[in-house]
Order: sequence, then C-alpha cells, then structure tokens
Amino acid sequence: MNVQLNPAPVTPVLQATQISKLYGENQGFHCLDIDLYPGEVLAVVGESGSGKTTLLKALSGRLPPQTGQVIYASDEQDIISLYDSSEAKLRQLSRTEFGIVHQHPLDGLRPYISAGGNIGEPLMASGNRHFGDIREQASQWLNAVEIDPCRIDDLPIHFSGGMQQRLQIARNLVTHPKVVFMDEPTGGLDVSVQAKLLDLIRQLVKRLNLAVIIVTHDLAVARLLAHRIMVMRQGQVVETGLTDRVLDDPQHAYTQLLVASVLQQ
Ligand SMILES: Nc1ncnc2c1ncn2[C@@H]1O[C@H](COP(=O)(O)OP(=O)(O)OP(=O)(O)O)[C@@H](O)[C@H]1O
Repeated sequence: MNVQLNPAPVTPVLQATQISKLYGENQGFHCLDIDLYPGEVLAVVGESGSGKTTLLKALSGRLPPQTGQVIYASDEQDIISLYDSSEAKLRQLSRTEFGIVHQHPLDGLRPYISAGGNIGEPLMASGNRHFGDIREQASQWLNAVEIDPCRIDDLPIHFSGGMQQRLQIARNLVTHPKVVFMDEPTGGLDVSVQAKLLDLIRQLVKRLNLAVIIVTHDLAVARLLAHRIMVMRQGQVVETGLTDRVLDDPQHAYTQLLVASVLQQ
C-alpha cells in the first residue's frame, strides 16, 4: 500500500500583510498582501506609475509603508518584522540576506572600484578578511556571470551595459542572499544582450534556489522567469496567479488588455 504523506508546510520567506504606501492619491500602492516562498520567482507587472518600484522598496526594507507589516523568515525559528527592526538589523539584512538589482547597473555598483572590488566589498562587509579568499571568490563569480576573470582589476565604467548588469548580479549574489529584488534588470539593454542575461538569471535562480521579486513591464520576461505574476494597476493588484494561467487565460479586463497589446506588437 502506498501511503501519501502530506508535504511539510513551507513558510513564506517574505510575507507582506496589508501594506500601503501612498505619496498622494493613486501615487503608490494600497493594502497589498504578498507571500513569497523559497525558490519562487514572482513577477510584478503593470502600467507605468502603478506603484511597482515603490512596492519593491517597501518589501526590501528601504521604504517604510504607512500601514501593514513585512515579515522576513530566514527559517522557521528566525522571523523578523522588517520595520520593527533597528536600523543596524535592517542594514545587516540588506547586506547578507537580501540582494537588490537596479535597472541601471551603476546605481548598484561602485563605478570607481575594480570589478573584483565590487564583488569583494559585500564579502568584507559581512566579515570576510582574507584577501586571497575574497579575490578567489570574486574571480569565481566573474566566471559564473560570464565575465572573463582577467578583467578582475578593470573598472565597471569600462564595461558594456550587459557586463555591468552581470557584475551587479555577481555583487548581489556573492553573499548568498535568500531574497533578491530586481527592478527591470534587463531594461535598456538590446534584445540579444537581454536574452543572454535572462538566461543567466534563470540559471542562477534555479541553482541557488533564490526567492525573487522582479518588477518588469515586459510580459516576455515574466513568462520566462516567473512562477507567479501579480498584475498592478493604480496601486492595486488586479490579478495574480500562476504565470501561464494569467498570461494564457487573463481574467481581469486590464490584464486582457496588457496581454492583447503584446500580441499586437
Ligand atoms: N519619492 C516620491 N515622491 C513622490 N511621489 C513618488 C515618489 N516615488 C514615486 N512617486 C509616485 O508614486 C507613483 C508610483 O511610482 P512607482 O515608481 O512606484 O511606479 P512604477 O509602477 O514603478 O512605474 P514605472 O513602471 O514607470 O517605473 C507615481 O505616481 C510616482 O510619481
């Protein structure tokens, strides 16, 4: 006889309850609930100005919401309410547990320190003092993001946009964060560079079992990377569900419009 055991319940690694942040009427987002599970990629899509970037900042501990709370659970024993934590704790979380990939890579890099230094700096900030080890890890990460390790002493400003974005990703992942927040990581790159970068992100997410929230206006990016999609409009979630379901069978009129507009392109 086969006995079916119920799988152990999985705790969300990040859980937001009833969070709001409004700069003015319809400027920001209102009363959102979000659960993000380990290894899950959630895409946040929607019209410009619908509050996606504001939401990402609130979820990553960079912008206190006006209502609600954001809970980070590194494991079932270690549960932290972000905005009830001290500044020092938030800084520590953002150094070690969270990664933040900005749309413009130079916003997330130190342009005037070497590529190796950019990767080594978060390691040093989290306590690693062994220069040889740091350099070795930097070299391995350059390799992992498909930058020739012989460029380790070059400055990021001398890299192409695609290389800078890959370097930003390496800088973020070197400390093995559990949750990575990405804001339009392929925006502004040309199509072939985008495709290569998406492929790399997909591989790394899988290999490192990362939980990711990715803001994108590009449904193709969401289709390729995300398990789930959340569609936002005017600061509200109008639809959420498994990626294929939302894109192949959109229920809300706005999602239908969004999907139809891509098909027409
Ligand atoms: N620091 C701020 N002060 C005042 N208003 C802001 C601030 N940041 C964002 N807003 C406003 O909040 C609203 C949501 O902005 P947000 O950047 O979150 O939208 P978005 O969905 O990410 O847009 P896009 O896709 O164009 O990047 C916009 O109306 C914006 O003008």
